[in-house]
Order: sequence, then structure tokens, then C-alpha cells
Amino acid sequence: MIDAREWSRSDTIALLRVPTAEDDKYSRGVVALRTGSSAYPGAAVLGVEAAWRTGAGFVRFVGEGRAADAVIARRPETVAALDVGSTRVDAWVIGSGTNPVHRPWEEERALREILAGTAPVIVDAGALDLARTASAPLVVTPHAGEFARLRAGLDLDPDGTGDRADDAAEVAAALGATVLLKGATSIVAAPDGDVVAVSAAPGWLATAGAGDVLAGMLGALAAGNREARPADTAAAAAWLHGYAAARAAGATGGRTGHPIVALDVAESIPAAIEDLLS
Ligand SMILES: NC(=O)C1=CN([C@@H]2O[C@H](COP(=O)(O)OP(=O)(O)OC[C@H]3O[C@@H](n4cnc5c(N)ncnc54)[C@H](O)[C@@H]3O)[C@@H](O)[C@H]2O)[C@@H](O)CC1
Ligand SMILES: Nc1ncnc2c1ncn2[C@@H]1O[C@H](COP(=O)(O)OP(=O)(O)O)[C@@H](O)[C@H]1O
Repeated sequence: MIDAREWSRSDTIALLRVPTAEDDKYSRGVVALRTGSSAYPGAAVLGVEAAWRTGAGFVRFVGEGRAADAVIARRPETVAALDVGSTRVDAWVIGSGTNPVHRPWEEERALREILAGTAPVIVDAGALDLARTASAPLVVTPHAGEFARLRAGLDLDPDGTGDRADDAAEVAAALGATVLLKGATSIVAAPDGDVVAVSAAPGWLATAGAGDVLAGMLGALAAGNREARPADTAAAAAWLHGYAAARAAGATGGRTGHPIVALDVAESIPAAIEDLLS
């Protein structure tokens, strides 16, 4: 049984970067999201909002129709187009708000190209089935239901051993990728066998769209920390996500707090970062 180390507030602070006079919008990290669909346009909005709020210097959105319109209506700072061409991308986020059963072939081709690239890719929800085809550095972000499907796709027992750290480490080794297994305590397993546990979140965070916010945050942290280990970036994103949720819910300092929605978490990220940096 793997003994997962608990990820801490100070571990998270080490991954937060204050922009300097030498920075520009590109050096702060360019995130591109290919997320959302006409069925789930909100997931695209949540991820884009979270990426900006986590401190990305530039956020691109790839897509059209309802999702792109919703993204631009909420965040006009975002550059939306049908592809990124040869422009710089430091990290990708794919899959949130998509359903693999209804994936058009053009979408599949575009996702496979991203997964064959060199920029790190955060693979969520409806793109998880493509993770095993990737050569790019990956962080996969399944919840428990998606994790069981991911295991089945790798010819592993979907139920695993019941020990989440062991099971996540097995998937990380099989994929050669970092696994962020979400839950009340999230587990981050690196392909080298290192495993940490992240438990900063209040139960109020168990709300639809919270995972879409996490994916956008992780994209921004990965884009801004290109030298960091993907597992450290993933754990820092999960910790900050939980802390931003606790702050949004008023569940800090021993208080019980109150219900929140996923967008509240994204909106609370800047103040959460300020707390950590002060
Ligand atoms: N506003 C939006 O546009 C939203 C879009 N979303 C998108 O909706 C799509 C479907 O996501 P779902 O997660 O609902 O559906 P899934 O189809 O991935 O799985 C849901 C099924 O998995 C089971 N399950 C087991 N453990 C679970 C766990 N820990 N968390 C969640 N389900 C668990 C559930 O009982 C349920 O039957 C994804 O693309 C997702 O990104 C959701 O994020 C919700 C918000
Ligand atoms: N009981 C809980 N306590 C704290 N955080 C939770 C709890 N249950 C789920 N979470 C967190 O909430 C988020 C839910 O993400 P996910 O299941 O992907 O939702 P969605 O697909 O609707 O965005 C994850 O970050 C997970 O770690």
C-alpha cells in the first residue's frame, strides 16, 4: 500500500509566480482550451474563467457555436478561433463539457493532434478515452466514475483494489502520465511512482462544474510553470481549488460555510492567491 504524502499550503505557494517587470502576456503563460460543446457550453465558460483568474497571461479558446459565443460573452479578453494555427501554446485543456459518444471525426482528429504535440495537455471528462494514444506530457483529471472507465480502457480492473493511491499509481504507470483522481481528498500520482494527497476542499465543492473550473486552473498553472513537474502543478492546482472553494463558501477558520456554485470558486481564485502570497 502506497503512503501518500499530504500536499500543503506551502507546497502550493512554491508554484505561484508573481509577475515581474520582465514579464509580458506570453511569458506569464498561454493556455488554450478546446472544451465545451453545444450540449455543455457552460463547461467552456467555467474553464476559461478559471484559467484567467489563476493568472494566465493569454487564454485562447478553440471552438465555435454556442460554446464560443458563451465564452466571449462572459470573458471578451479570450481569443476564440477555430484553431490556434502556429501560435504559441504553453498548455492545453481538453475534454471538459464534451461527450466522446457524440464526438465528430474532425474533433477527434484535432484532439489527437493536440495529444501528439509537445505542450502539456490537461485531459478531462470526454477526452479521457484518448489519453492512451498521447505522446504529449499529460495530466488526466478523472472523477471516480471516469476513473473506472479509464481503468477499463487500459485493461485494468475498473474497481481497482479500493486503495485510491495504489489504483491511481497503477494508472499513472500504465499511461506514463500524471493522474489527478478527484474526490473529497484528491490523489495525484506521478508516473515515477510518487503519490500525494490533497485535502483542502470543503464538501460544498461537490457541485456540478467544479471539475471544469479545476481543469482551467491547472491549465493556467501548467502554462505559467513550464519547468515544474506536472505532478506538482496538478497538486498545487487541486489545493488552490479547494482553498478558493473554502473561501467562497465562507468555510475557513473553523466556520461551516454555505452553498456555492462552480463560478463562485473561479471568482474566488484571485483573493485566494493573494492570501497565499501575503
Ligand atoms: N455546466 C456544464 O456545462 C457542465 C458540464 N459538465 C460536463 O458534463 C459531462 C458529463 O459529466 P458527468 O460527470 O455528469 O457524467 P459522466 O457521464 O462522466 O458520469 C456520470 C456517471 O458516473 C457516476 N459517478 C460515479 N462516481 C462519480 C463521481 N465521483 N462524480 C461524478 N459521477 C460519478 C455517476 O453516478 C453517473 O452515473 C462532462 O463533459 C462534464 O465536463 C459537468 O461538468 C457539469 C457542468
Ligand atoms: N465531498 C467532496 N468534498 C470536497 N471536494 C469534493 C467532494 N466531492 C467532489 N469534490 C471535488 O469537486 C470537484 C468535482 O469535479 P467533477 O466531478 O469533475 O465535477 P464536474 O464534472 O461537474 O465539473 C473535484 O475537484 C472534486 O475533487
